[in-house]
Amino acid sequence: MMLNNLLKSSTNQLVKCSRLINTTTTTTVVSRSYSSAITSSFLFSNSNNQQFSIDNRTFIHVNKKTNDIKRFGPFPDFVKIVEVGPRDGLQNEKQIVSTHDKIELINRLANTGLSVVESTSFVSPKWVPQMADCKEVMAGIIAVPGVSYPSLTPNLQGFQAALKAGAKEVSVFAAASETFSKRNINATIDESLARYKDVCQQAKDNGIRVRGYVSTVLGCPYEGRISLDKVVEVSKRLHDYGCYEISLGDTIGIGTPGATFKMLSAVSQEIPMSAIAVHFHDTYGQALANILTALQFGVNVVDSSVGGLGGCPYAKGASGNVATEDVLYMMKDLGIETNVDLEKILDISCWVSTILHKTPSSKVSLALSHKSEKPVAFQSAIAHDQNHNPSHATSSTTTTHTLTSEECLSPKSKNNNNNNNNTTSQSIKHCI
Ligand SMILES: CC(C)(COP(=O)([O-])OP(=O)([O-])OC[C@H]1O[C@@H](n2cnc3c(N)ncnc32)[C@H](O)[C@@H]1OP(=O)([O-])[O-])[C@@H](O)C(=O)NCCC(=O)NCCSC(=O)C[C@@](C)(O)CC(=O)[O-]
Repeated sequence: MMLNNLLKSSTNQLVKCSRLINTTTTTTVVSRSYSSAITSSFLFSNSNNQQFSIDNRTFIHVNKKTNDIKRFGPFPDFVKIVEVGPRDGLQNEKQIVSTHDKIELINRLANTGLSVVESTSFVSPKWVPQMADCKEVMAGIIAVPGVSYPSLTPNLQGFQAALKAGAKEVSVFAAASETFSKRNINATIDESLARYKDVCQQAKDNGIRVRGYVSTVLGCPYEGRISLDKVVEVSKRLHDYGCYEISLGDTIGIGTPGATFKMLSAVSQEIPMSAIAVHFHDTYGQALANILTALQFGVNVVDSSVGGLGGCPYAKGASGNVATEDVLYMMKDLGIETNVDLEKILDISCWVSTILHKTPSSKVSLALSHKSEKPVAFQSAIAHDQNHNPSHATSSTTTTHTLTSEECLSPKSKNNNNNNNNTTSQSIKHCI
């Protein structure tokens, strides 16, 4: 595309763009900072090419010889991160995590700038034993103003229980695959939608917000490819029932950017972009690429899980959700504001990995832990624990050896004790 043609376009971005072309004559080096503020623009040029970004929404490259232009973006200014670690992240853990640690995880996440921390599920404990303490978890949350703590409700029974537990927001979860729907919630798609219609009605009557999930939008562990028509139909019905947001789930992490683009093209015909969220698992390592595609498509709500925890008990082979820290790292570089503190998320990722005796699947966590000389995450976990449980202070201060975060993250440092009753300090003791 020629520059002149592009500049004839009437978008604001290109008006700004032409101003920059006129004023940029010398080399200016790109400056990418990791501050949380959005910089208004940054420029880069060299003797052959001129590259510039007019703001943090669109990157543009102009080849001065040919006038060819390459665009990257636009990206949203702000993306809402929906943290699903305490629910989607933990639901697949075989070893029961203590209620104390679940509450600790939620409360820590709610103090990172996140506005949504999905906290638990009011589902049958026979189906998902890890979520059996949903009422206790809800009761233990220290609510941070401005933070929403939705929980999953598969039917009216779950909704009523969530309401009683003080929920202000719930999520219903349908699927685009019949087989997955039967395996996950023991209902056909139509049966589940009928239940969700009732849940949405009761939620409306009680002033409760409802978020809707559609699982298997890019593939099913039992049926393989899923018709986009079905994805659109289920999404639209949930939206029509009153779900304020529809989270499109690549439950088994099989999707690619091409498939993501096609799926969003179809769904956005029927649902406003502002009501679409994406939910990627990272089984095939495509999650970040898929998110990048979704952002360019106009999506500005992304689900993720601290440490990349996660998986669905009824989607065999599916790996964890995309890691919150990996998403934040990418967004910061694109100048996208999230309001979420990456450092705090990294600390929590490290802490929860210790609790679960796991190495985080987050590439960013791993990369930064290898660089770190001091186990910052673990020290802050200790400080937090001492503040909240003074009785733990003595044991924490009688430290004879401090492991690095690398050592803490290494499988060798696993604590093999059954820690059903563990507390934060017990979980980190083997690291100090
Ligand atoms: C939906 C049911 C309950 C149907 O299960 P069912 O067996 O058909 O239920 P039922 O209505 O026949 O009742 C059987 C028993 O369950 C109880 N029951 C009934 N409802 C509830 C409830 N709400 N809470 C607690 N207990 C409940 C009910 O009281 C009864 O108890 P009993 O008399 O035998 O003692 C079950 O299939 C279930 O709980 N499924 C949940 C599965 C689940 O949580 N899967 C993971 C979440 S979905 C997901 O991961 C995808 C997502 C959202 O992350 C996005 C993505 O990645 O794609």
